[in-house]
Amino acid sequence: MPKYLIGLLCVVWLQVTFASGASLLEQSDKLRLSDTQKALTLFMQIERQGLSPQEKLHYRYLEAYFSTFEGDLQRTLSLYRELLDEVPASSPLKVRILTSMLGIASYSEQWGVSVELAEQLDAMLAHIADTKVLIDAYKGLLIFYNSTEQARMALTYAEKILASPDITVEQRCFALTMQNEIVVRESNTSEKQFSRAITICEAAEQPYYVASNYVHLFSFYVQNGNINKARMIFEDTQSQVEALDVAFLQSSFFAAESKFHLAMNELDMARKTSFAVISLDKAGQFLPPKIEAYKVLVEVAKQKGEYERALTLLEKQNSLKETLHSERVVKALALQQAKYDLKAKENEIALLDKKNKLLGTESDLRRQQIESALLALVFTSITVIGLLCWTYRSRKIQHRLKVLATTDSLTGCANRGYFSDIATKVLKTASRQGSPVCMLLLDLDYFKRVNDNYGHQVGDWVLREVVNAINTVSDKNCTLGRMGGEEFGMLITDADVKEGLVFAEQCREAIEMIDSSVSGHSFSVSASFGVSDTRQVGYNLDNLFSAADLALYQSKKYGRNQVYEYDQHLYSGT
Ligand SMILES: Nc1nc2c(ncn2[C@@H]2O[C@H](COP(=O)(O)OP(=O)(O)OP(=O)(O)O)[C@@H](O)[C@H]2O)c(=O)[nH]1
Repeated sequence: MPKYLIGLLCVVWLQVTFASGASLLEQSDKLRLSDTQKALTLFMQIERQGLSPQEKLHYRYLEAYFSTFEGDLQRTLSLYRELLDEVPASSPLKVRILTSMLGIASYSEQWGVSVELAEQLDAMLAHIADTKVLIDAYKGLLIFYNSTEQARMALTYAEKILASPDITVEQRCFALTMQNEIVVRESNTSEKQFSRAITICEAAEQPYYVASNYVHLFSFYVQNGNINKARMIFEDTQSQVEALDVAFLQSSFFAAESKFHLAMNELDMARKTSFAVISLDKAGQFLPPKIEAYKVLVEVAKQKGEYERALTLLEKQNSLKETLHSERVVKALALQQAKYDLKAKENEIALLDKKNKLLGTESDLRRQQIESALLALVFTSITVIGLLCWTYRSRKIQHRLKVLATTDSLTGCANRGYFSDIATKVLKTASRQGSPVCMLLLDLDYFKRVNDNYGHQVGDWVLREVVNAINTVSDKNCTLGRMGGEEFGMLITDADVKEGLVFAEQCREAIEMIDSSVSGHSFSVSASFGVSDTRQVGYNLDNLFSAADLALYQSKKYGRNQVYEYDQHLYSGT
């Protein structure tokens, strides 16, 4: 293959590849109004996978736009609606989607939807910075107000477009054409306006709008009886309309043409074109031109002397006028209802917002209350726990202090002071009740030898073992106390000296049974006992103590390791 051919193929391939991306989107978008078929062909060549996320949204916008020509406007609207939810609020595409949706909703007479969309678009106007996007929004609102026959509002938006800076020739053409369409209806214009629109739309290469303005101008001339001027542009207008093959435009043109022929007394042509208007309106979409056509037919019949026919046609014309009138009333009512519904919806939303805010405030308040209650609970709990700890600790200290104050630390039995306190109380109670109390005193025998021979620690061990031995034989009526050194005292309630002697003997035997080998030494342990009771000396503690001490002295004196009772006769003389 020759080299130049390969190069040429590469260039073509590169162009196709390059054109299949974002640029195809742009070209298709630009051409969609002036050459829809070409725009669609370009759109079909786009590879969707290769597009960026932003371009994909643009692609979907064009996809929805081209779906308009398939005829299922509900589907087109739902495609736009899906896209609308995904496009960011700041994107210019949002306005374009709303504008397109508004056009479709207005065209298909969905007044509820179109009123809502128009409100949405209107609310966005103040926030649109991009002039091109702003003009798009104006266009959408202009179409809406024109299709709902709100001429004043529609004209306002047409003027806004025309007053915008950087307006393109296409946009100027559109705004002027719409303006002309409205003012022709309102019979309030001059031919200059149409000529200007035609010149601009020709420059903008917008054949539909050129033709549309030709039809408006032609109608204007006929309406104002300027037949010569109408004749001058007749052929041009006719060829423009024929080239486009748009039923709406044809209907408007034929209606004006029939009047034109009537004005020139060409009655058959007038009738023929009137029939053309009637046959174009199969679905009753073009009522105003159809009424005009019947008007011409009535006139033709009258001029031909066919009065009966003229009457029938007049009736038909009147019935069509009534239909148009009631259609307009229905439309106005539907619009009114749609506006009312929208306001009601907005009010409902505002009410819900207020309710939600109120609920939010209430729940905030409740949360704060719960938080405060929890805080108070935590604070109280900490205080209570602190108090409990403090009480427990102070009780423990008190108990420890009491133990220290009342107990002998070596043996664990009552110390002398505590023993005296208990003994005083016991004696007081017993004295009141007249019951006997017995006192025992015991002193270890030759205890010094234990200390001297085996050490002080062994001596301590012996003292603890003596207390253990006594505890094994004593009961709850007996209170044991260490009087000092190796001397112990015992107070027994509800017992006299006889019972005391028996108990002292049991204690003596228990002490004698102490096994010293546990200390690692071998020695014997014994104690001498002295016993007295309240029947002998009364309920005075000192007397009871002294009496027991005297008896103890007897035990020591007469051999140790034995029990002696107080003998009052023995001491009464001394
Ligand atoms: N290990 C020890 N010895 C103590 C304690 N209190 C006093 N002693 C000793 O007890 C001994 C008492 O000796 P003494 O008063 O001579 O009496 P004894 O040796 O038992 O002789 P008799 O009472 O006459 O049989 C002294 O050596 C004191 O040091 C103590 O808490 N521990």
